[in-house]
Amino acid sequence: MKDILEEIVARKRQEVAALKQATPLHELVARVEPMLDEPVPSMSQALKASTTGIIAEFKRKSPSRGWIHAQARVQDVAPLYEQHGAAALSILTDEHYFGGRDEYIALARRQGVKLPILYKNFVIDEYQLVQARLCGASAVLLIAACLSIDTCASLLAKAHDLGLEVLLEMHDERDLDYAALEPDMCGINNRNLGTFVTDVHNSFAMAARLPAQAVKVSESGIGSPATVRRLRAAGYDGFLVGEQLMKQSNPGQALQQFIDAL
Ligand SMILES: O=P(O)(O)OC[C@@H](O)[C@@H](O)c1c[nH]c2ccccc12
Repeated sequence: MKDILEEIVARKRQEVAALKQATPLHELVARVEPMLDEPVPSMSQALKASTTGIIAEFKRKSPSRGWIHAQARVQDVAPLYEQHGAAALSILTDEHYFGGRDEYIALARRQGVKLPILYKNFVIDEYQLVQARLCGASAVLLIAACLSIDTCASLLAKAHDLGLEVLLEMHDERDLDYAALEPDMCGINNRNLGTFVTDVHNSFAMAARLPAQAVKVSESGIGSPATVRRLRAAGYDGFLVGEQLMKQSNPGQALQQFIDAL
């Protein structure tokens, strides 16, 4: 079986090339420049300050699950996530595999959402960083498994130039070198993006291998408040929860129940 991450990244390269053809980078940069003085809410600080640490995700579908919640509207869900105690939001913007769009972040902002928002995509090119800033994101995900360490370092610096923070996603010990880049937040993905095998124990195994001072985020497969409590005890500051909320008919209300039980 072809590794799904490889397939996603190959397609992403084509998508970005087509976008650049339609609107060259310098045009996008000209659009973002007037915005660069506007303050961006800090996701790392929000996680440190939050009592819940929950990063509530808006994800309508995924390659591992297919459609999770096709009808969900970000205009409805994002304000409820904020109201019900999320520390930050994560919004999928990849369309083909995850049913997302950049516009979903813009729509959340238009509904008045003030929380930090993570631009959740497979970022391989600075073009996407500018897109992230333009739609109202506060932070971007960079995935160690799809970037060389040099490319990752360069994207991290460019994200900072745009006022964006970086959540650097690692999965296993082969990725740990990337933590030396000192991202704003270190994520441990419990899901192997090549095989989709998801196991929260991965976060427990990796916790002690991350730099002590790093803001630590556990990602994927978090299904219960009890798991969050155990992850917090293991040193995590943030907990990225998608499917568990999105598979409910009312994800915002599901978050409230989840947080009440923390
Ligand atoms: O739906 P879950 O199992 O709660 O997982 C959320 C989030 O961690 C997951 O969506 C994710 C983690 N890293 C990614 C990279 C790309 C796309 C999606 C992801």
